[in-house]
Amino acid sequence: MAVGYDAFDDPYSYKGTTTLKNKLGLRDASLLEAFELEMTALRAREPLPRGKFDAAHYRRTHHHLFQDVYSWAGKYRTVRTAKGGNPFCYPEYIDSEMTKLFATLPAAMSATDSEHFISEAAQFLGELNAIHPFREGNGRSQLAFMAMLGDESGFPLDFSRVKRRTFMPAMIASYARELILLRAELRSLLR
Ligand SMILES: Nc1ncnc2c1ncn2[C@@H]1O[C@H](COP(=O)(O)OP(=O)(O)OP(=O)(O)O)[C@@H](O)[C@H]1O
Repeated sequence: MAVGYDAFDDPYSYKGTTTLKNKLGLRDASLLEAFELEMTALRAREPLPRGKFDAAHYRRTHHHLFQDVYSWAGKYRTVRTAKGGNPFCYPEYIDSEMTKLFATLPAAMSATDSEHFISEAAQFLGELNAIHPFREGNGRSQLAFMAMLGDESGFPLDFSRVKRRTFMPAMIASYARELILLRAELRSLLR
């Protein structure tokens, strides 16, 4: 939220604004931000959707968190987006890139030591961020999903300890395939 998208020709926003069309019809960006925060925090406290740790499971996770706010919750975006000048996957390739990426997850889930898990998890999270499948809500979906992945793999991660000041630069570095910082961040969250 804090870092806005560079979106192009955006049908997701009310005409002439950068406020995303939303279920309440809020046109004020700060009101929408507050509503979004509140609802996603409430939904995050409920049990998250169970699944096979595939792309459909990830879409259900986003839907769960954002179902009260956006009609397109759980649906891949149809527009190009970027952050800080970093373009994310073009919409026409999102579906196939997600399927390819999630096919690599068994490597993380079968890790037998924490360092192997951290290495696979950082690689996966960096790629997932580079795809950035949703118009909004990628960061929150990433963390919710990674928490489930850690639990399922036997290496639980405590995302309540995330420090945005260091986590965000680690995510940005991962976009350039530099994973040292992100590995250190994830390692520091191991329970
Ligand atoms: N310049 C950048 N390059 C690559 N990734 C970035 C950049 N800036 C932010 N990100 C990542 O984008 C994700 C946030 O995406 P998005 O804004 O869709 O999610 P959100 O859930 O709405 O926001 P937040 O994660 O801030 O709560 C985070 O993982 C963040 O680290």
